[in-house]
Amino acid sequence: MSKNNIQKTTQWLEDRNPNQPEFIQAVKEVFGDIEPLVEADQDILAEAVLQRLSEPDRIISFRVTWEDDAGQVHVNRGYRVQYCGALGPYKGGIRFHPSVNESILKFLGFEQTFKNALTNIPLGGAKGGSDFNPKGRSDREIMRFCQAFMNELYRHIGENTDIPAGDINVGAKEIGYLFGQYRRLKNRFSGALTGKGIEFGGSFLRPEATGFGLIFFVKDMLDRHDQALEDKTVAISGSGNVALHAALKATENGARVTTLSNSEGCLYVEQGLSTEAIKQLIDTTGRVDLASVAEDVNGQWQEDAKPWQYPCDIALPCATQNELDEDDAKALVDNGCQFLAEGANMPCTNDAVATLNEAQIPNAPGKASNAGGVALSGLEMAQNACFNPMSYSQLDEKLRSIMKNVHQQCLDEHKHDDQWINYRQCANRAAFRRVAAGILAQGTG
Ligand SMILES: NC(=O)C1=CN([C@@H]2O[C@H](COP(=O)(O)OP(=O)(O)OC[C@H]3O[C@@H](n4cnc5c(N)ncnc54)[C@H](O)[C@@H]3O)[C@@H](O)[C@H]2O)C=CC1
Ligand SMILES: O=C(O)CCC(=O)C(=O)O
Repeated sequence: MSKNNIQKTTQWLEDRNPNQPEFIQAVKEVFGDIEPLVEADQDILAEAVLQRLSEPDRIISFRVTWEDDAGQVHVNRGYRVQYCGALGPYKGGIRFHPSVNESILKFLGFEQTFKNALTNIPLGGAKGGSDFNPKGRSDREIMRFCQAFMNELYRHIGENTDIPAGDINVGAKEIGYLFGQYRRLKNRFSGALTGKGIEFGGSFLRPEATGFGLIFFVKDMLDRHDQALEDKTVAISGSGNVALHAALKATENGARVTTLSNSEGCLYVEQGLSTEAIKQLIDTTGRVDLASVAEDVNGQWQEDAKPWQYPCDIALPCATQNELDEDDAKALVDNGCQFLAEGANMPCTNDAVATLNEAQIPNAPGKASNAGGVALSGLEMAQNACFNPMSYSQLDEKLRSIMKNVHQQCLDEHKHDDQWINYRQCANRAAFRRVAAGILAQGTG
């Protein structure tokens, strides 16, 4: 009965969202996993919870007009998708990338809603961004773009309404520019953004939190299989905030991180990157140029290559959506990979996930394994709200405990005796229980 209804709702979703493949992919994955929960609770269908979760609360779309260094005027499109506010104020990052469109931001907002539910912090889900490409732009141009973007966004956010943070191409520098403009326009100082500089309401550990949290989660996955991170070979994609902090924490735990990458190719370091080399990459201002550091780190730069072709025990995709496809998953299986955890949001295609599942490789979805970033953002909000900063070690302890709890929620959903655990299905079910309960308790309207 419910299978039929899920199929009908999926068809309804596809009909309503033509040309939104990423959004449909994200929603279908969850729908595919929650059938027994829908079966067990009549209200979910009667109260149209699946349909309500398939339509964002609100999509704000706006023009961003800004001037480059030569005085030329440019127009970009800005968005904020306030996806679901049932569990708390809207919360999620901002992405600047030419690929940004409604489908991508809706999938990210949907994923964020489920991820935030798993943190147990009262947060709704949102995502925003622009098709602006910061590549090759000067600092002043980026500042003017951020200010122009905030000239519209400021109306829609606030510390109790919607609290944006960073995502791809939006780091501490961009958050500083966005926050400065927000403060000027509102004439008040409040924690309406997270990822701020430590001098103006930011939190210790926020820059590290997503990558570090990912490794805490991986350690728990390994622990459940009576294994440890020490001496494991780890392949990581990307070379941004998440990838580099995951690489650092993995290396500090005795693992050998052999790859980093970008959209042009892959850096392979057979003996593993040293912590010093990773720290230097983290300290690099601007974009990390992997090709030019290959020689310094005794590695090889391989144009057009991906990390997944190299042997590894653990794969951590930390770059972008759908970066790891079926062939990549097959290569990982053939090369002896034993675990995968997503640092990026939805980096594995559905076919890649099917391949990993078939090979019974535990694979953790980003909504569980990368939840450390938004969790630390939640802690930044808490510190802002009570004007009482926490120390690095207090936050580190809290982050570890939140990630442990996210992992435990997955284990709690694993209802049979098999050793192999379907982390994706378990995370989807645990998050859905919470989001659906919030929606149902608050009635219609
Ligand atoms: N920053 C955060 O706190 C969080 C980020 N994420 C997700 O993690 C992923 C990475 O985000 P950040 O590290 O923050 O961004 P970032 O802007 O710091 O780094 C992105 C990296 O991905 C690389 N990249 C982009 N497209 C690629 C491709 N097609 N192939 C290989 N590499 C590619 C870029 O070269 C860059 O190194 C995204 O999926 C983001 O949504 C998830 C949770 C929190
Ligand atoms: O810290 C946040 O609010 C958002 C982080 C984020 O964008 C994500 O978890 O994908």
